[in-house]
Amino acid sequence: MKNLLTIAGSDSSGGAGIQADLKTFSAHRVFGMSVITAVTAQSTRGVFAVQDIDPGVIKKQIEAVFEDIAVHGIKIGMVSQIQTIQVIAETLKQYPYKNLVVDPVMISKSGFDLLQPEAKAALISHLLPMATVLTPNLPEAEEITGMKVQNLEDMKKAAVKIHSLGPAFVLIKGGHLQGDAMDILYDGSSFTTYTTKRVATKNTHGTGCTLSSAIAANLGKGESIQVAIKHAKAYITTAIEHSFSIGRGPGPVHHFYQLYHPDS
Ligand SMILES: Nc1ncnc2c1ncn2[C@@H]1O[C@H](COP(=O)(O)OP(=O)(O)O)[C@@H](O)[C@H]1O
Ligand SMILES: Cc1ncc(COP(=O)(O)O)c(N)n1
Repeated sequence: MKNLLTIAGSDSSGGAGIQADLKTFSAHRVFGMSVITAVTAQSTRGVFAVQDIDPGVIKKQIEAVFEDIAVHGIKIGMVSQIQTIQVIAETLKQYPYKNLVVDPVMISKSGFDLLQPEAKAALISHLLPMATVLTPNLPEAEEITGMKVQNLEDMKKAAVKIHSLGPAFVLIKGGHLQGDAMDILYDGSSFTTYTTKRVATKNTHGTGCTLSSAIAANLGKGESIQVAIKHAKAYITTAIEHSFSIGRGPGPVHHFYQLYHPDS
């Protein structure tokens, strides 16, 4: 069994954050574990409150897991504030962690700041250099680089710039583009493009969380970066195709491994 850890925020509506990550891990048949950084009161319609978890308790959660259990891959999502970022970076460095996927979550699709604006610099300086793969969406790539990122050319330029900040691989997600859903991977020398047809749906709550957890799960199972992302892209696309409406806002995606691995 491979053991995967998510370090992220809780979404009470179950579509994003820790809940999406654990569902994704289960669907990939890996054992999911969680370090909760913040609790959000959230629905498909918005985020109504955030309670940050005490940094000392975040540290204890990470230590409790690593002191006892082999961790084959990690996904980091919502990190909320400077102290949270600092304690995660410091504590992970106590261990020989590997396969670290960092999703630099900043603003929810509903427009709420999941990362306090003053914590952006800490995220860039502390967590980016630790990442095996960093997975910004277009607005996050703009925040990290300070440049406009609106088309394929911009995505390539931004990927090179972000790569220079330390992550081994950069995957810029094009979910916010028009037309095909195109993501671009940069490994420091060349680009790989992952393209699928855009699914016509408003139910994309938690797509970024799901993709990054699927990549971590696949890396934890020993897949190469390119293959891990190819399979994760297939997983998120199928999950979006089977997404559904619960509540009045953008609904969640559907987590079933069998949807794209019917024989397994
Ligand atoms: N409507 C869609 N149809 C197909 N794929 C999509 C759609 N929206 C997003 N994706 C894909 O879902 C993944 C998450 O992307 P994105 O929505 O940009 O991230 P985030 O949730 O961080 O904003 C990417 O692989 C992206 O290409
Ligand atoms: C706790 C938490 N973590 C991450 C997201 C981002 O997901 P999305 O970009 O789909 O709003 C979220 N809404 N809530």
